[in-house]
Amino acid sequence: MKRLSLLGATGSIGHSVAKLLADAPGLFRVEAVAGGKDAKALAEAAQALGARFAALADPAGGRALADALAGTGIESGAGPAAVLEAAAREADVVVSAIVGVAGLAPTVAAFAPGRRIALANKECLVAAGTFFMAEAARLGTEILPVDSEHNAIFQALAAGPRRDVEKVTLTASGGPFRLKGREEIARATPQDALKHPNWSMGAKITIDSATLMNKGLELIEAQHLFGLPAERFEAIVHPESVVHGLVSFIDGSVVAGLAFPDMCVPIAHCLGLPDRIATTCRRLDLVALGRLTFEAPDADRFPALRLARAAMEAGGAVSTTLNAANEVAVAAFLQGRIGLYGITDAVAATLDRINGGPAPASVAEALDMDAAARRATEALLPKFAAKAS
Ligand SMILES: NC(=O)C1=CN([C@@H]2O[C@H](COP(=O)(O)OP(=O)(O)OC[C@H]3O[C@@H](n4cnc5c(N)ncnc54)[C@H](OP(=O)(O)O)[C@@H]3O)[C@@H](O)[C@H]2O)C=CC1
Ligand SMILES: CC(=O)[C@@H](O)[C@H](O)COP(=O)(O)O
Ligand SMILES: [Mn+2]
Repeated sequence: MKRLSLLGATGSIGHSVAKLLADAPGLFRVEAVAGGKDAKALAEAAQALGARFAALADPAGGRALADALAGTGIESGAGPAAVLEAAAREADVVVSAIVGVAGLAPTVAAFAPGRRIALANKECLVAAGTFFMAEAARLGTEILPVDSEHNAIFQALAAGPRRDVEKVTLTASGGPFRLKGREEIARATPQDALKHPNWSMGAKITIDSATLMNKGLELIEAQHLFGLPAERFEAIVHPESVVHGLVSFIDGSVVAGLAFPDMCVPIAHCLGLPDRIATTCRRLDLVALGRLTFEAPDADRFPALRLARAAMEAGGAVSTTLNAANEVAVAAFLQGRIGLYGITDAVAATLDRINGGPAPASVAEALDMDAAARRATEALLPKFAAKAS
């Protein structure tokens, strides 16, 4: 039985992992779980999964967590050091599903020789991808992509040598505003933007999908994961979210990864490799679906894609700044402080203000740069407040 730790156990990916583990009894024993603030939900997850250790990032929730786990035999801890401890405990596989750059230090703390990281958290690659991938390689840690597009591409890449890859294509659903005009998008409320057409996910990534920043972050994520030049990656809109990623080879062959849009599928692939786990994940029925459609993304209505592409091409620390600014701006949008276009406006203004410089060479450097960018974005937000609807 393999030992598994789950960082971000109370979130959307955390729930999908729990569902999969229930589907595949006897394959994994859960060592540690970690969460952010919700002590009650974390205690429930720890008990449901039979974890040995539960760690909450928020020190204020430590007592509530310990009380909820009293008598269960599950150890608990609170504060950032407890989350790092959960990440570093003996395990064969660690699922990285904390949202945002908050996942960077715990994920790197989980690196160990022979260990597998099933990586859902994309922000750690956007903020510090060069260091992250080099450090994983140095320590002999395997990084497997959980993100649906990257998982499909990872599987498609096995069809030919990396040097013969002409193009890697990520698909985007287009989000809830795919068919809306600029004025309507500008007036969108958090409630409107949280209605993803195909996926049920946490709030941050759902807003990123609405601005298409998610696809921009994913282009950068893909470049770090697959190590190909920036110009070989493209994003296209595919409203059905059935074809997740495609790899085009120099002989004209295109290998695509398809699945019903449910994170159960890529999670099962990452946890099962080199075998396949038999799951009850919903199956794809192409005849029932009837047709698959594709279109070019509209960079005028969705400027985030252009910003992220420019950050990817610039390299260095630009994407560290982009990620931090986006996290601050998404939170401000969810609080009603700025409008949807305020997110990309605030990111662009932050990128104008902060020089790129070299890519962070450690977690500490990445978090310092992240903090500086956050301060800059916060200071700029009032400029965009008037645009909130
Ligand atoms: N949801 C999806 O389908 C997909 C998600 N991803 C990526 O996976 C990651 C997780 O997404 P998702 O599950 O949707 O997000 P959620 O918001 O649903 O869950 C986030 C999780 O992170 C925890 N958390 C937040 N801050 C901290 C912290 N400082 N320390 C420890 N834990 C923390 C939360 O705990 P608490 O509940 O206490 O706040 C929660 O368990 C993101 O990076 C996202 O981009 C990628 C592809 C698909
Ligand atoms: C499930 C997953 O991988 C998400 O990243 C998803 O792709 C988001 O949908 P969008 O394609 O709308 O960004
Ligand atoms: Mn994705």
